[in-house]
Amino acid sequence: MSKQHQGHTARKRFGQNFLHDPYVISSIVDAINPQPGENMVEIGPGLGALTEPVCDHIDKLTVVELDRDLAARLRSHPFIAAKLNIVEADAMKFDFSSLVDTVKPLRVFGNLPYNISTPLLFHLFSFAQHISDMHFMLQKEVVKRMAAAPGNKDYGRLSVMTQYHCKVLPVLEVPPGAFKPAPKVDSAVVRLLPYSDKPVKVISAQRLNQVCAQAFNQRRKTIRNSLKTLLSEKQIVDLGLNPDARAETLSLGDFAALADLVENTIGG
Ligand SMILES: C[S@@+](CC[C@H](N)C(=O)[O-])C[C@H]1O[C@@H](n2cnc3c(N)ncnc32)[C@H](O)[C@@H]1O
Repeated sequence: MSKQHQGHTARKRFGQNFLHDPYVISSIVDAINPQPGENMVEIGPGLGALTEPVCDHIDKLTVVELDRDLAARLRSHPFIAAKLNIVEADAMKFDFSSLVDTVKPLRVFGNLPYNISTPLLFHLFSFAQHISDMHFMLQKEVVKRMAAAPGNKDYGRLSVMTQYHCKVLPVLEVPPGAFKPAPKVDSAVVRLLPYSDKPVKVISAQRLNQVCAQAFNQRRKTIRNSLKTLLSEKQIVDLGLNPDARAETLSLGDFAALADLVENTIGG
């Protein structure tokens, strides 16, 4: 399988799988629906498969690219260079709030490097209050996990934390052949709409994450066991939850109640 695309050798360590299917590309750009004047940022523009058609609609686009060769290519791009604010940086460490303009919230999109997608999503959630929407290409399995409901085998920490921050709308499925080189897995595009007024609130999102991590780390155990270092059986019963329940059966609201109880019991 060729790792060469447009004269660039794909780097596996940067999760490089370049989109080349015109139908898939235009479907994604339609889903993003860029409008003039919006404050848009693309993560991992690569060779510009999404960057170029998005720039047909807008005058200014921030792109965050870690690969210095690709950033250099974009700097000398014949058509769109003048529209780009090129940030050569690791998106996992980048402070997205630095791009916020008081009037216009951020719109974020990208065909994300799959090797870092989950930690990158968590990093982005920490800026959710500055973001109006996100469109990401991810492994189909990751999108299924983000959208999963309690009781589903895909339901886990990523489901609870994504759904705490955002409304999750799967947009389209994409086969491996749409990329060069083709990844080994199916892909999917998801639309994430961060809540300005969250339907389920917690005192501390970090505590919610900790409780989910601990409960799902031992997902076959009852919460009486998996959470015993945080809460007593009586505290779980007093919340109205069954201590014999397993993490995969609890709703976001249940996890929020557990997290707030831990926060109030042992504090920050
Ligand atoms: C799956 S490719 C997508 C490229 C292009 N957007 C496309 O659709 O063809 C992922 C892109 O993210 C870049 N990348 C990888 N890790 C990154 C990171 N930590 N921060 C920013 N960009 C990163 C890669 O160099 C690559 O350009």
